[in-house]
Amino acid sequence: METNMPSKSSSYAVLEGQYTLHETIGTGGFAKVKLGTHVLTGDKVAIKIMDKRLLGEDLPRVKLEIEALKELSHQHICKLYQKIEIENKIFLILEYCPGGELFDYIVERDRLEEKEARVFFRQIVSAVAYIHNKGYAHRDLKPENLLLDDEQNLKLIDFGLCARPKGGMETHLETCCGSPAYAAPELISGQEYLGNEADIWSLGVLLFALLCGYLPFDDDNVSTLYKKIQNGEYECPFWLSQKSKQLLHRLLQVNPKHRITVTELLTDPWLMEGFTEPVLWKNPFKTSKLDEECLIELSMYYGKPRTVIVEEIMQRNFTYISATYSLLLQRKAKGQRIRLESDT
Ligand SMILES: COc1cc(O)cc(Nc2ccc(C(=O)Nc3ccccc3)c(OCCC[NH3+])c2)c1
Repeated sequence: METNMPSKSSSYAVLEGQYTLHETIGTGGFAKVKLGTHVLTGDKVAIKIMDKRLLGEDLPRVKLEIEALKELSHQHICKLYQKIEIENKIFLILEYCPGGELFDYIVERDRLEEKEARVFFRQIVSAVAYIHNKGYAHRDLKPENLLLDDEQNLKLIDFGLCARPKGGMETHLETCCGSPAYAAPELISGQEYLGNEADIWSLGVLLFALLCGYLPFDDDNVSTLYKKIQNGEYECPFWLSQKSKQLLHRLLQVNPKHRITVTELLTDPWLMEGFTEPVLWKNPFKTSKLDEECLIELSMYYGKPRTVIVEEIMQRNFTYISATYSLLLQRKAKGQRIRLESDT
């Protein structure tokens, strides 16, 4: 029977020569995530594949996420290397996070000791402070959306629900979103709410999950769950320290105006215990200067003048050349060689 639907492989033809596709490592909604290998460097990447026909009215959200990811460059946010869009498909080439989900990491250990929970929580606060400073809110902060890389560092993923309201952070976001157990009271009661205040509540639920291994507000019946969240009542187990209980109390304030702000959070006593520095949220590696060695390597490989390579990277079109530059830069930071597989 004659069909005009291209076979799977042909719609992946666009990746030919750039990435080798491997097994699927995640599926959800209208997207699937496959492992990939970046051909020129041999480095692993994650490739999120979306079918535009299935996305329907969610397509604008995907565009929003891509615009957000183009602006976000931070050591604890999963990096977008390249975007490939063809007639019916969008491919996002993303940073490889082989350590799996923070969710599974906690479950495997029942719960985390304060010391370990603090290291992770400082990384999460660093990422959230960074995106808030950029005028974004994530709106779906939960352990499933925090992956570990190959050095046990956390990477925030899935900005599919993130919002950057037109009028900055002041405008209220009506759309109810995220996962109920992590959702702020004002969000589930349908009131107008501020994205960054709702993120702070979710950080409270996250911190509780790290330290306790279960959720502060939980119930099989959703409306009972909502009542518990709106009452803001939760039990602290005996093993929690006074300082951690104090921080949870400041994060899980039902009234968003009484909730701790992300700026206060950076120097919270529990977060500072054992540390001399407040949580740093700026990207320390962010330089306007491009790395000469990587630029020369690309210029030699493509036989294009250095200025043309610089132009392509600075245009922020997230092409194969800029993806290769990012991967070379990461290899250099890890002390790996930055030779490109020339076909000679
Ligand atoms: C900004 O980062 C994003 C945005 C987004 O919309 C989706 C994702 N999803 C990702 C990214 C990377 C991985 C990954 O590297 N996983 C992995 C690699 C090796 C072994 C095991 C897992 C990813 O995994 C999805 C399955 C995780 N349970 C999703 C990032």
